[in-house]
Amino acid sequence: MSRLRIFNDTQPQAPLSVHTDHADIAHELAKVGVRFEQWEASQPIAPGASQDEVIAAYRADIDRLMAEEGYQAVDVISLKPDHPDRATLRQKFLSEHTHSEDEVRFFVAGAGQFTLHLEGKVYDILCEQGDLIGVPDGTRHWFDMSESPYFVAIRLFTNKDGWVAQFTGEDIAERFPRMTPHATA
Ligand SMILES: CSCCC(=O)/C(O)=C/O
Ligand SMILES: [Fe+2]
Ligand code: NI
Repeated sequence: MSRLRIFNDTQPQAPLSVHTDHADIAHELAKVGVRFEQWEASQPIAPGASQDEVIAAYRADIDRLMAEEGYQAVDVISLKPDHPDRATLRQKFLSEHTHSEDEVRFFVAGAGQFTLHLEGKVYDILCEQGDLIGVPDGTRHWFDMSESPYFVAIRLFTNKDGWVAQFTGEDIAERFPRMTPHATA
């Protein structure tokens, strides 16, 4: 089940509100310019599937997004709990950073947790299969896949070079809840 928790950015102990209805989540996130939509994860894909398999299965959706929104590059992160580099991969996204382009991710399987830091609040979003999230460029955020990652996400980039991040050097991510391993992992 997808979930949004909103915190004051100085009070990680207790959320101000918790939302599990997709329309509520989309509504709360739209207020701060974040896109959150449900797409049909039409092709059954298991975490651990190769990038080529995932892109082939979702070619039509990817082509449509690329044509409509001008994305220049696409890749796939596909991880299951026995991945030998899971700890390093988890660490890569775990500190607060920004991108100079929108962060657009479509979860075709499993789950992952995005946490956004904006306007004095922290928005912790558990994304699940079928969720598409679009985080505006320049938004401070981090991402957790838990110690036992289980997800497949398609990433779309306007930058031809793919994933480039600017780390803020802030330690806020250490104070907010990490993702707990997902029930389906
Ligand atoms: C779910 S995609 C992997 C994370 C990523 O690309 C990113 O930039 C996280 O902030
Ligand atoms: Fe990011
Ligand atoms: Ni769930």
